[in-house]
Amino acid sequence: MSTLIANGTIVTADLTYKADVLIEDGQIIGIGHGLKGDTVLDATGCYVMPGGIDPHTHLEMPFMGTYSADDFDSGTRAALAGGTTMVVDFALPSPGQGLLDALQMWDNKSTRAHCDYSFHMAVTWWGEQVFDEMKAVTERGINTFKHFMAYKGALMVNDDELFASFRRCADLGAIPMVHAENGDVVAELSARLLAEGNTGPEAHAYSRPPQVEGEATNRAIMIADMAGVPLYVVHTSCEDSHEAIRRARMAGKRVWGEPLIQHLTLDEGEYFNADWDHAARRVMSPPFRDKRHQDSLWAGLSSGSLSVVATDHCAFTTAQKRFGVGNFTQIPNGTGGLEDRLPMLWTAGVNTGRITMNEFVAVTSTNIAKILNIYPRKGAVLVGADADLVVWDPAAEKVITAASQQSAIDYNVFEGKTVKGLPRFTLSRGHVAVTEGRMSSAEGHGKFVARPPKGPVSQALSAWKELTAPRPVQRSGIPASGV
Ligand SMILES: NC(=O)NCCC(=O)O
Ligand SMILES: [Zn+2]
Ligand SMILES: [Zn+2]
Repeated sequence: MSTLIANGTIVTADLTYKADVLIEDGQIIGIGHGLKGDTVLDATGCYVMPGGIDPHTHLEMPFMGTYSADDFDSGTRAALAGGTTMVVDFALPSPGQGLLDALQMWDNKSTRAHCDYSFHMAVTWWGEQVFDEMKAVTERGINTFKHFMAYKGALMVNDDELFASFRRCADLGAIPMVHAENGDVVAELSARLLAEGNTGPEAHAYSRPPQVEGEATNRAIMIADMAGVPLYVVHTSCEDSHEAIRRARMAGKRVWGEPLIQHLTLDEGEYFNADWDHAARRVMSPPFRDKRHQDSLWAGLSSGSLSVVATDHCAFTTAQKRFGVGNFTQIPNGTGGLEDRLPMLWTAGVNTGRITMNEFVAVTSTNIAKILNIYPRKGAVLVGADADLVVWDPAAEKVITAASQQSAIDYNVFEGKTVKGLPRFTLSRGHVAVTEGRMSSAEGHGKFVARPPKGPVSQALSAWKELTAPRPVQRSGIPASGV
């Protein structure tokens, strides 16, 4: 049974053109005119784009004494509803737990996925077992390892551990990722704020100023450079961190920055809302920033110094957020966004002229597929690629409400925002999962996507580092020792 997407305009990261797309057995088998299919999806007035890839989600993640509320069922439904056809979640070993053991836990959870998925592996402690198992993890198709420079006493790793793990990544052809905030400073600032009576959600923002992010980003970049490995900086929220990434890229270092849709469109004013619940629901790390930082992130997307837009979807209910009444450090950190990333970015980015449609595809899908070494199977509209596609109606509008969302939580941080630009159809490997907001996705349809190590950038950087590595000077005559 074949499916034809007819009468649309294909939009990829570098091209815009009118053509139909023919799909069979989950893959694109033809692009052109005059094609015939058993089922026809009408894309008149729409753009046919690679489905979104969200490189940063936390589904059913154990964190801060609870579990994030969206699992692989509700989370991947939310993804598809918003035009995202693949998520990359973080397998998170608890300190002392083996990587393969954690991977087994994430394998068990992800059987419910409605769309394709992959995992990053977190390095939350360091030892011989972690060193050894990183190889096995890579052989299982995971080529990215995440490090938390924050969450002191829980997930945080220190500089010696970072350096050791980054070097191991370099050997394996894997890419280290960092949550870049100076966890020691955050812990000190938090303790002082609490002692001074700053207990509300606004103190979360005070405890994590842009400097803690800028400092940690600079440090991670330099450590990666010394280890000879590329670096992916997650949730880049401010100019201080963006500036470090921009400067590194201009100096030839291989660094990617990932702003979130929340940081691009919501600002720190949210934390000063008189309603405690409103403010606490928006507590995440790093926190939302002011307009100057938002402008910097938008400029990074249009200039190319920032590479991808993610969500860091880590949703907690209001009841879970209330664990932190009286002590902001106990508010579970995280916000949702999976269903809203594409419509919000289109509305705030493409409709305003901040980014082009092609840049939209690049930062929501193609760049991510390239960095994660799954391009062009994912992130492309090409013959042979997986038919993970979104048929995007630029005229369709809605007001975002928690009442109509797929996410399991009881609010939405974008509540009340009008978005213009929505999926008419979302296809997951050829299966029509969404039609104008109506879900027809299937639990368990999603499959693990293996991502091989030694992608093009890793190969190029290791060749360069090898060529420029310290080596002894060959001398014809060596003088006798002066001793
Ligand atoms: N970002 C956040 O606040 N929660 C999720 C965990 C993380 O990415 O730091
Ligand atoms: Zn983080
Ligand atoms: Zn995260």
